[in-house]
Amino acid sequence: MLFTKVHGLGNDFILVNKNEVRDLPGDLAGLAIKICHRNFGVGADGLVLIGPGKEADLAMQIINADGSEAEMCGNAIRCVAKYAYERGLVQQTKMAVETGAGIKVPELVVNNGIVTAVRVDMGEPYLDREQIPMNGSSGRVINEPLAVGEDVFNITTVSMGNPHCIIFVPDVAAVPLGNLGPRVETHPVFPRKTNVEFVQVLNEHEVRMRVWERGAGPTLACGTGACATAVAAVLNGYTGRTVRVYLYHGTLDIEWSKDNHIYMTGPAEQVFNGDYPIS
Ligand SMILES: N[C@@H](CCC[C@H](N)C(=O)O)C(=O)O
Repeated sequence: MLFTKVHGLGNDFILVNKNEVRDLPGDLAGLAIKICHRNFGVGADGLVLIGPGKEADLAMQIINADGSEAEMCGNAIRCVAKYAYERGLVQQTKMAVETGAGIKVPELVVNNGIVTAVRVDMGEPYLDREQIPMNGSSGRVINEPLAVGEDVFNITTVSMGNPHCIIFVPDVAAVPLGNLGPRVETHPVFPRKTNVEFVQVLNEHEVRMRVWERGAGPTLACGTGACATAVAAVLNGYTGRTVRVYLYHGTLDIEWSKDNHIYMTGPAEQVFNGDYPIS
C-alpha cells in the first residue's frame, strides 16, 4: 500500500490515496492500529484515506491511532489539500473536501510555485450541549464546573464536527497531561468521548495550547482543537475573534469571522513516501 507520511506542526498522519491501492483491507480500524504504531508500524497519530468526493473535489476519512474514526481533522485536511494539488488530483488551489463533518474548503497559499500555508474554511462551530455531544440538559457549556474524580475543572465545550473540551489554566507547562487528559476524554458526560485542550491565555490575541486527543493521546498539535480553543476564548471574553494559537512546534492562526465560519491558517508538510505491506 503506497502512502505518504505528512504532518501539520508535528501532528502526523499516514496519507493513503485509495485510487492507488488495489485491495484495501476491509478492517480499516485494524490497519490504522497496526500502521500507526510507533514501534511496530510506520508511526503516526492517524491514518487518512482520500478518494474522489460525491459532491466535492475529494473525500477524506480519518482514523485515529486507536482505530476509532473521527469526523474531522484540521491538521490533516491542510496536508490533504497540499498533497492533492501537488499530485495533480485537483488543478485549482481552492478545493472542496467531504469529511465526516461535512464539506470543508481549504485554499493553498502559493508563493513562487511553492505551497507555504493552507487556509481552511472549517465551517461553523457547534455550541449546544447535544451537538457536542454531552449528556444532560440543553444549552451552551461555557466555564462550567466538571467534576473529574476528586478534581473540578471549569470547562467550555465546542464541536468543530468533532468534540472538544477546553480548560483554561494559568500555565499549560504545569498541566499533567498524561494523567488529566484521558480522565476528561473518557468522562461519562461525553458519550462519544472528547478531545481535551488545556489553554493558557497570553493576551487578547494569543494563547498557548496543549492537547490530549481522543483516540490518539498527547499530540503535538490539533487543528480542530485550535479552532475550538479560539471559539472558547472568545466566548469566555479572553480574546478577540482573531487568535494565534501556539503549539509545541509553531502556530495556527484562527479567525472566527462575522459569517460565523472559522478560518484556520497553518503549514502542511510531506516527510516521505513509503510502501506498506498489506495482505
Ligand atoms: N488532530 C486532529 C484531530 C483528529 C481527530 C481527533 N483525534 C478526534 O477523534 O476527534 C486535528 O488536527 O484536528
